[in-house]
Formats: sequence, C-alpha cells, structure tokens
Amino acid sequence: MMAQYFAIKEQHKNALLFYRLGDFYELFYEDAITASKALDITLTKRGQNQGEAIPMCGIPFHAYENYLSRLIRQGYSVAICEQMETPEEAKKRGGKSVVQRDVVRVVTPGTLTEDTLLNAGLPNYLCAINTSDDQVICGFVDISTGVFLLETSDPLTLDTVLEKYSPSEVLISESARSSVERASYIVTHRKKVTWQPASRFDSYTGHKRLCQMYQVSTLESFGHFSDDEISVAGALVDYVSLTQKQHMPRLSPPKKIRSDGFLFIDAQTRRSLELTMTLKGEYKGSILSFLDHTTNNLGKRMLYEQVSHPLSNVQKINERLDGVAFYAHHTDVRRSLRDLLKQVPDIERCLSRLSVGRGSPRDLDAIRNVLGLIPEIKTLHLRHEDLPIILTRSLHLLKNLDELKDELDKAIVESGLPVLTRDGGFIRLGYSPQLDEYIQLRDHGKELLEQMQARYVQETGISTLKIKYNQVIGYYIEITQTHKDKVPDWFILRQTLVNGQRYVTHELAELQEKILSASAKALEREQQLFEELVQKVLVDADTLSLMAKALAWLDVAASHAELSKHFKLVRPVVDDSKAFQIDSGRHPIVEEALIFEHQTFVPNSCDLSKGQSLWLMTGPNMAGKSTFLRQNALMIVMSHIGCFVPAATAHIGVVDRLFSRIGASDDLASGKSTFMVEMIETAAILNQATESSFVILDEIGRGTATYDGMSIAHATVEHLHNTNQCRTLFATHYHELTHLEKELANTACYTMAVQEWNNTILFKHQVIRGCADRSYGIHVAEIAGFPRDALHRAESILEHLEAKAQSTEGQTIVSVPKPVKRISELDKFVMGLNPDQLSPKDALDVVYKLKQLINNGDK
Ligand SMILES: Nc1ncnc2c1ncn2[C@@H]1O[C@H](COP(=O)(O)OP(=O)(O)OP(=O)(O)O)[C@@H](O)[C@H]1O
Repeated sequence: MMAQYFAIKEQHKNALLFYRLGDFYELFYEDAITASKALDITLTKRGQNQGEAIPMCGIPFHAYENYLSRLIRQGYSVAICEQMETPEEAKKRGGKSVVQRDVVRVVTPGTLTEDTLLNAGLPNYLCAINTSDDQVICGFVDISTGVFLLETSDPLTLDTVLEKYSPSEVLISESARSSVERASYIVTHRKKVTWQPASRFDSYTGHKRLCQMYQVSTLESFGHFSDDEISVAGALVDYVSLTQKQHMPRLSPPKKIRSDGFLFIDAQTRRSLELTMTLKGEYKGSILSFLDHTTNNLGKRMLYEQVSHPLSNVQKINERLDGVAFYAHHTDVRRSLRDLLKQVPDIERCLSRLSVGRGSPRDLDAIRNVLGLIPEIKTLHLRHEDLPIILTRSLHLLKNLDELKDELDKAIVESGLPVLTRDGGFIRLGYSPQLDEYIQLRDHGKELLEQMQARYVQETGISTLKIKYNQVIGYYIEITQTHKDKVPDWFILRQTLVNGQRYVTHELAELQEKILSASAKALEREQQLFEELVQKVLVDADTLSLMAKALAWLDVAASHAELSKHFKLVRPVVDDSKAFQIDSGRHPIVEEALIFEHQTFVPNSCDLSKGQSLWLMTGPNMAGKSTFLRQNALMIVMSHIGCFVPAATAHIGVVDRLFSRIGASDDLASGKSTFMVEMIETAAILNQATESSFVILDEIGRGTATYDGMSIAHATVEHLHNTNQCRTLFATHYHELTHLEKELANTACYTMAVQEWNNTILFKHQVIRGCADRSYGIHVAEIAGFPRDALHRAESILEHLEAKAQSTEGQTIVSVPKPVKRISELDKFVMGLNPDQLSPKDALDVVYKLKQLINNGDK
C-alpha cells in the first residue's frame, strides 16, 4: 500500500495528500507533521519504512470539510485521494491486491466551489501571470461563478491590478520571474504564489485547450486575443482541469478588461482609502462595508466588483445613477423589490457546483426558487413608464424559463431537501414510475408480502399458510404437516421440518429480490434523475448566469438607493468638465461615529474650480484635515461607482486617476523604510497624474529632516500645479508653504477654524479660507496624556525656537537651554522632613500641611 501512496504523492508534491483508508483520510510523513500542527491534531505513527516509523495523522471522512477549510485558509493545497473500488472488488483481483486509489480533486485556495470554503460576499480569483516585452498579462478565473477575465498592464502597475482583484492564488510563469518578483503584492503574498514551468504557458497548447473547452474551432467569436493572452488563459484552464480532474467547471469565455473605462486607483490609494478592507485587513470599517445594503450574495459580490472597479465613463456612470434615482424615488418599488431579492439564493455558485458535479438537490431547489421569483420582480417594474435604460436592460435578461421551472417543480419535493444527493428522498412521488415502484417496495414491502400471503391462502385453501423470513433462505412459505397434501405443485420445497415444510415460489423469490434491493435501487434511480435534472439546468446555464448578473445589478442599484435615504445622499452631477464643487460635504462614517457619541459632524464645502484647483491646507492637528481629505476622495469613489454622495449638492467632472497618500506606512517585507515608501508613492503620483486626475496628499515630507521635508513638499506642490495641473488637496504642517498662494495662480490656502478660549483650544472642524499660524501640537500632546514635565519642556523649547526664528535662522533644538528647575514650597517642605523622627501626631500634621500646600496650587 505504501508503494501506491508514494506513487500518488510523487504526482502531488505541492499538496497535502488526503489518502483515503476506509472511514479516514490519512496523511503520512511531512504531510502528517504539517497537518497535525496546522490543525492541532494528534500526530501518531503507523508501521515502519526501512526501519523508520512513519509519521501519520488521520481525519474522519464524515467531518473532513471543516479540516479542509482550515488548511485552505492557511494557504495549503490538498489532494483528495479516494478509493476507486471496494475492498471486495480488490480481493476479486487476487488475495493481496491493494484497493485502487486515485486523486479525484486537488483543492487549492483559488479553485474552490464549496460554500463552506468560500466567502459569500467576495469573488475568489485564481490568477495567472506571464510577461511579453514590457507588458504583464494577467488572467483571472473565479470557478465559483464562472468569471474569466484578462487584463494587461506594465510591470509598474502590476500591483494595482493585483490589488484590485486580490486573487487567492497566483500562478506565475518562470520566464516572468525577473520582471514581477519584486512587485509588492507578490512579495507580501508569497504563500499564494506558485512558479510554473514556462511550458505551461505555451500559446499553441493554450489555444487548443481553450477551443476544446468551449467546443469551438477558433476563439475569434469571443474577440481578438493575442498569443500572450491565449498563453495565460490556456495556463489557467490547464490548472483548473488539473485540480478539478474529470469535472471541468462552466467558465464564461474570457473577457478582456480595458483599463481606460475605469477610474485608475493604484494599490497604495486603494489601501489608504480602505476601499474594500481597512488598513488592519478587516471588512468592517471599509468603504465597501459602509456602502453594503445589498440583500443577497449576488448583490454583495457585484457591489465588491463595483467598488474595486469604479468607472471613468460619464455615460455609464450616469446610467447607473439613473437606476439608483429610480429606486430612490419609487420607495414602494424599492421595498417590494428588496423583499423579493432577499429570497434570491446564490444561483451563480449553485450553477458552478452543479457543473463540476458537486451540486446537491438544494442547488436545484435554489434554481427553481429563483425562477419562481422572476415574474414578480418583472411585474413590479412593468407598470412604470419612467424606467431607466439600465433597469430595462437588466429586466430584459430575466427570463421566465417556464419549462425548466415546471420540470423542477414536478421533480423536486417542496421541503426537507437533503444536503447530499446520496441521502435521497428529494424526488417527488409520481415523477418517475420506476422510482415510485422501488420506494413502494422499500417502504411497503411488508404489505406486499401480506397481500401475497392472503392470495396464496385463498388459492391453496390453506388457512394457516404463512410467509416468513430467515437469514438462510430469505422469504419462504410455511405449511404445517396437516396441510401438506394441499400444496400446489408450483410451490418449490426448500426445507422439511418436524412440524411442517418450507417452500418458495418464483413469484416470492422475485418479490424478495425487489424488496431487498429496493432501497439501493431507489437511491441509484434518484441519483440518475438528479443527473438528468442537472443536465437540464446546465442547458440553460448561460441564461441563468446572465439572470444572476441582472439580479445582482438590481440589488446593488436598490442598495445604493436605500443607502442614500439612510444617509441623506444626493445625486451628483457627473460630466466631462474639470469641476469639483461640493456643497456641505460630509464623511458619513465619521459622522455616524460622532452621532453615536452624541456629537455633530460639521459639513464642509470644497470648490476646486479653475483658479483654485490646488488647495493648500494648513491647520492644527486633530482639527479634521484628514477627514476632509478623505471625505472628498470618498465623494469621487462613490460618484464613480454610480452612487449618490454625502453632500447638499455635488458637481464632479469625471476623474481618470485618483491618488491618495494619507498617513505613513512602511513596507518592511520588501525592505523599504517609511520615508522611502512615501517618496516612491509621491513619485508615482507626480509621474502619473494628468489634468483629469484627482490627488489628495497629507503631510508629505514629514518623515525626514525639517528642511529636506519642506523642500520636497514645496517642490511637490509646484510640480502638481505647473506640470500635472490636476485637482489637488494638499494638507501640510509646513506653514511656510502658504506663501505659494501668491506665486502659483491656481492655488488657494485653506485652514481649519480654531477658537482659543479660557486657555483651551476649541476645534471647530470648519474649513475656512486662510492659513494657520500654529499647529497646536503641544495641545494635542496634552490631551494625549503627555507627562507634565515633558510637556513643560516642549513648551519652553517651542517658545525659544519661535523667538529665535524671528531673529536668526538655523538654531537646533539641542542648543535650547535647559530650564532651571524651580524649587516649590511643596518640594522644600517635603525635603525638610525626616520620617524617622516623626511621631504619629506629627505625621498627621504633615498630611494636613501637604493638603494645604496642594490646595494653594503649589506643585
Ligand atoms: N467635520 C467634522 N465635524 C466634526 N468632527 C470632526 C470633523 N472632522 C473631524 N472631526 C473629528 O476630529 C477628529 C480628528 O480628525 P482628523 O484626523 O481628520 O484631524 P487632522 O487634522 O487630520 O489631524 P492630524 O493632523 O493630527 O492627522 C476626528 O476623529 C473626528 O472625531
């Protein structure tokens, strides 16, 4: 058996091998050591190989999914090796024959189909990468939904593409190694990457594979694909077929994604704006989680796609906004639609499971249920004449598929459907006469035997005739000695006893055969019927898949409308201008948090029209600069996905690239310091931003010496203003830069209003025209709980530096004189005490004196 194990393991070196032994999947050697640690299960030993004990651990077959999902989540791949015959069948081939085994599937993070292993609201992409000249070709396949995409980038923007799709598994051609291995995503997600031999990316073989899969002689009908794109698509299909073995999933034809229709958001901006997850890697708190008011998983995943890929096409954005406006206006339709959509199951994933042979009766039920909801969803909209085109298009994709619905209705029981096909009991009575017969025999065999017994009594005239059962002869007819003579000649004698005789008949033997095998036959027939129904569903798979998309569109549009009611959002005017005029904008997430603390959010306007397209913002710490920057970036993202925005009015000229650099982060994994990262990111902005771009920058240059930082910030502002000429919000603590307002025509200075009152500072969170003269950093340090002496020291250094700055330049902090320590009354009193000489009464007096000194304010 171990020889068989080694042979199979040799074929699956990169996966943990689940080797089926009876009711367990066993793992051996290194696999056992790895899995026992990863799953926290006992590592045991089994026999010996060349004198060495074999490490082993086992996973019960019935509960394997839980263990499997834990391994997959930790980034492992698992090869599932099943017994392909029973031990009895093996024995027939010879006493010592080993049961035949084979790997039926390799489960990898990028090729999952099970709900238990997948995140319902996110796509699950497998990615393949190859390079050609100075281009990087990326392919993405989600086998749980059938999506198949191709996108080409240059090596510099590879990170942006990968961050956008966030694949669970990445296959890279060895020949592309030198061009892509330093990409940040690849470095940070090393565990997800496998390097593949370049031969796997051969375009000739790829073309053949794709044609074979889609059963076409040429790929022309799907669009024009270059050899490089075909090589990547072919490598993906090859890997999917290697992991899925005999069951190839249903994949849509590959679709080329052109980056020019979408708002370009680089990897860093994506992270910094916390588009789909927070900087801590959590969903909660991200823009996606704020926007998500969808009712089902189809909508959830569509929303994720929209947030990851905001548009940059004015017409398409407005079409989406029209859809949202319709549902925002027609509250009754929105509510009824959302009630219906809540009941829509995840048919995309059901279809995928059915296509790879991992479906269950519940998946068929899900398809039936969706088909049942379609007429109602359509009727809801039909009486409205003001339906926007985007909704008409979606509704047009919703087909009734009456024939399929009727078939499923006739075939599948209404409730109590089993999770697994092998449990049976899901086909309706009356659907298949043959199945009904097996069920009748299985469930009512006793009655049939009683009927036969009654008939035999009548036919023979033997009132005591009985049909009985034992292990040796099975069912038999028992006749007592007294009636021996009445036994008809077609009764076949099987046994003679003292008191009577046992007979069988051909009819009884047949019935026995039927009764005993009825259960297995019923199950087998149900499986057959299930397969037939699956094939019927798969005939309509393309239509159903488009319906799933349409339902997702409707759900997302209604979700945006719901959100706009909830957070008082308005429809932005989006056009081809360079406008950015926001009246009373808000940051809804900060606003919600403030409401929770019974505080109010102060709305702020922003106008980057001509003449002031670059706002230079100064202001104290904690006054709300970052919030203001973020809320305007949020406004761009929301408007470009076709969502209303948090403002009183908004006019936004379409943006081609959005850049945001807020807060510092380092990239230790690729050996870059915080300042280095900041400079790389700023350089990328200066090199890439166009007149139609939008840039927000916060505190550029603060990670280095003051003058270096200030010079970099100064040069950055000039470059953005003179060369890039994009709309920019630039927040800085270098108040010295505000003089640029006079030098750069399109620059305007804004600051955050502060009120000094009674020795304290009140942040009004209001953006006003002007420049800040102070940062109030020490005030913030005080609020943060700085030790009192350190705070005093900071104050005196500041006073000293400010005085110096007014006379000479260039004094360093080190030369600031140390303050002379002031000896207080309290200090003097405590220093004069000698505790060893105090009586109890004296000690009490000391306490009173201390209290008095403190009350007098002498500290
Ligand atoms: N418009 C607003 N209305 C009410 N409160 C606000 C507003 N903007 C910000 N705040 C509050 O002020 C806090 C600080 O805001 P923010 O981080 O934007 O300040 P900042 O000026 O960027 O500070 P720093 O320069 O220290 O990064 C927020 O957490 C929020 O509680």
